[in-house]
Amino acid sequence: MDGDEKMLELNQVRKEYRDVLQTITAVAVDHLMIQTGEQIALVGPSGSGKTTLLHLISGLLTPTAGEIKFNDIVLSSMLETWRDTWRAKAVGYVFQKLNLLSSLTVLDNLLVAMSFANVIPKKEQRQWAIQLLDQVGVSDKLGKFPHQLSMGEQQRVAAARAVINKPSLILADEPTASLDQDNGLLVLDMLRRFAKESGSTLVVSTHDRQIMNQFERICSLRKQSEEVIGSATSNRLA
Ligand SMILES: Nc1ncnc2c1ncn2[C@@H]1O[C@H](COP(=O)(O)OP(=O)(O)OP(=O)(O)O)[C@@H](O)[C@H]1O
Repeated sequence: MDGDEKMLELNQVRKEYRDVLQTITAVAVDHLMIQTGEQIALVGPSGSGKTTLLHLISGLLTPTAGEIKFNDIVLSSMLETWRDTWRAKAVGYVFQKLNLLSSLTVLDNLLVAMSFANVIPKKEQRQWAIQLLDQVGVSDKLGKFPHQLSMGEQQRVAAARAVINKPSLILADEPTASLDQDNGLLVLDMLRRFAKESGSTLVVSTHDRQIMNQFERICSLRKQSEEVIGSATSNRLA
């Protein structure tokens, strides 16, 4: 892997939410470049746009203005179906709300994620899923449904699912929020180790100072911080 290779580039990116009374600028990023294999903590107070920014980077949302390039391809120029396929293969996402499929068991949540992406050979899928679930300490829950798990266990399953297709970009939105300190560090360690071993890029949003201190690069959505990449503002129109 070439460590100096540019993976993500954001230029003049804004995301606005409009309703009749107001326009909320959820994200305003002048410029942000992330290299292949970098590990970054994305920090900022509640409402500063961390989730929105992760959604933009994953192509789940498109910017109101500006462009986001992944390996020099502008995400918003992709057809939506291509973007979905690209996301399934290239991006692993630990969502803030986890988004585990409630009607599927833990094991099936991971198997379904693999069947969408079609990256891991079929005969290896079950063993690979169990191996990852073991790494985050939930391999005894294979046949359980998400509602039968604690929030922390669900969060660990979501982390395993995020890396199951060996993505080149891992996004994690507060992946340790429901975990006690030991389990939080276990999940973070799994994500970081996986990213390092596979040369993947990792972007983790967090409020937790202990978590952010583990990253060499911290991108802050607060204006007063060292690396300002944006800020949330609310413009009342009426
Ligand atoms: N679908 C939406 N419609 C309107 N406003 C939205 C929507 N989603 C987010 N916002 C607003 O955009 C801003 C950024 O929200 P976002 O969830 O990205 O922040 P955050 O930093 O992730 O917050 P938290 O740390 O609380 O999760 C907030 O002001 C929020 O109210």
